[in-house]
Amino acid sequence: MYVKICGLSTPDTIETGLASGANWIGFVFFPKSPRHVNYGEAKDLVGPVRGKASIVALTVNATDEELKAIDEAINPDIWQLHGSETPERVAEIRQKFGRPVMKALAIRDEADLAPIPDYEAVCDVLLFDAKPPKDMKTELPGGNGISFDWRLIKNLQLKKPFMLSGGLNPDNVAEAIRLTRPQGVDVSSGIESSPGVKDREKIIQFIRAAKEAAST
Ligand SMILES: O=C(O)c1ccccc1NCC(=O)[C@H](O)[C@H](O)COP(=O)(O)O
Repeated sequence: MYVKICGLSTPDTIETGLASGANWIGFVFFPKSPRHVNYGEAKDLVGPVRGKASIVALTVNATDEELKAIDEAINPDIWQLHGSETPERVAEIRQKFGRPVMKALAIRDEADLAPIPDYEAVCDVLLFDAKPPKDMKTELPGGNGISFDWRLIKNLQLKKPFMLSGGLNPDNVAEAIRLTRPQGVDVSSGIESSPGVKDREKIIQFIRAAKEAAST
């Protein structure tokens, strides 16, 4: 079970994540997010992560210039594309930058599963996240702390590994793993005390709960 903790912006929370067994550490490059880090901040943060966990660069409909700047700043292990990138754009980024790509797909109901075949043909990992409800006011395509109905993906036959995300926390991650059997889980809000502020105790609890659930 891979555990990704996302939206880290301080050395101490990164240290806690690594010490607790986080496999992937995500940095958010999206100025509207409370978890956004600029290139210089990210560069200063990644040192301890390299070689201990995969460095994930999360972007939303980024241009080649933005991706190049991130690439030069932190040399990520994988891109997480969290916008409305088409399958063609996913393939292009993968080829141009020579790194694996995880594509986030927003799920609310059955119809949202339809694009999966087109994306799994071009990405390395799928990430299923919650599509915000129609009446929810948010400028964020992810990191909203809301879940989707996990039963929607329970019986999918996928060709690529997938990560489950959206509203996970230390209390519900075991049930989510039991139901969906993902290769990994991804969390942001559920390990925070307020938007953008990671909580070290919640990080420890989340990783422990996820790893325990995967081993039973
Ligand atoms: O976290 C953000 O602020 C964010 C902003 C824009 C696009 C994606 C974002 N986060 C994506 C993640 O990887 C989150 O871990 C995932 O959406 C789950 O978030 P949460 O429901 O808060 O655990």
